[in-house]
Amino acid sequence: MSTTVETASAAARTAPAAVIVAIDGPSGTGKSSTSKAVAAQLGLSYLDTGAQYRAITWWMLNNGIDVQNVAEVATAADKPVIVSGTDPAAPTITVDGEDAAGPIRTPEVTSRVSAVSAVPEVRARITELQRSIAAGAEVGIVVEGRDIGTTVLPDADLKIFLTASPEARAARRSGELKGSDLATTKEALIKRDTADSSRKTSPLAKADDAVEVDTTELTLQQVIECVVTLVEEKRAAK
Ligand SMILES: Nc1ncnc2c1ncn2[C@@H]1O[C@H](COP(=O)(O)OP(=O)(O)O)[C@@H](O)[C@H]1O
Ligand SMILES: Nc1ccn([C@@H]2O[C@H](COP(=O)(O)OP(=O)(O)O)[C@@H](O)[C@H]2O)c(=O)n1
Repeated sequence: MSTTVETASAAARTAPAAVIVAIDGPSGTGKSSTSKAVAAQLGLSYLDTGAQYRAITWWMLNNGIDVQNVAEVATAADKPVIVSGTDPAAPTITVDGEDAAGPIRTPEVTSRVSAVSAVPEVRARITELQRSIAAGAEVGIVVEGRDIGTTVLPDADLKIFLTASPEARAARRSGELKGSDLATTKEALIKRDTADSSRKTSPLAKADDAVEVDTTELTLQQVIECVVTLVEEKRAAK
């Protein structure tokens, strides 16, 4: 018995403490690409919180919920079972056991997700899920979203807030959506950012202690290197 206790405390002395990294910012700033690469490089878990809000929105649309009706959305908020896989090399998301990775990226879900994510009951439920996933990450986790540094994980070891000009963000998004018009993409992106930044409950915002990185003139590789360096500094100081 005493051997087990001694072994456990020796392990606690040598094992590095889990590192928690929060990466927030508007659409197209590079959160997902950066977070996945940083997590993979440093052996951390990865959580895409936008995918969870998209998943709950997809479930509402599939189940006849009027997503403009706040009361209806609030009542249904705890019904779908959402499970996120946190391997940065192959992140997954299921809703009631069904793979939702493809359907949550449709234009319909993209245009409805801000309305659903603004409902406090939805945020409370998804925030609780995010905190329990982060608490279970043994080595550490990179969590990306809009309110991670301000609300979900205010005690994160490192907070990054990514920005980029609307033009750069629209060009990046347009590159992903085949056949999409740049002006329309930019308009839709600004509309979603405005809705996300102006909602009452945990809006998109930079935490006071976040490091802001403007990615407009940076390559993705430069952003990844910058964040990896910042995480390594935090780890060394722990
Ligand atoms: N610094 C960058 N320079 C050029 N393209 C980038 C950069 N960062 C990300 N991208 C590209 O822009 C698109 C959107 O990036 P993504 O990581 O999905 O952004 P977000 O998660 O913030 O919406 C992707 O195609 C990605 O490869
Ligand atoms: N922490 C988060 C993450 C996303 N969201 C919502 O989910 C939507 C989709 O997030 P996303 O990260 O998939 O968006 P993009 O990758 O398309 O920029 C956002 O527009 C927000 O409405 C949120 O409210 N809080």
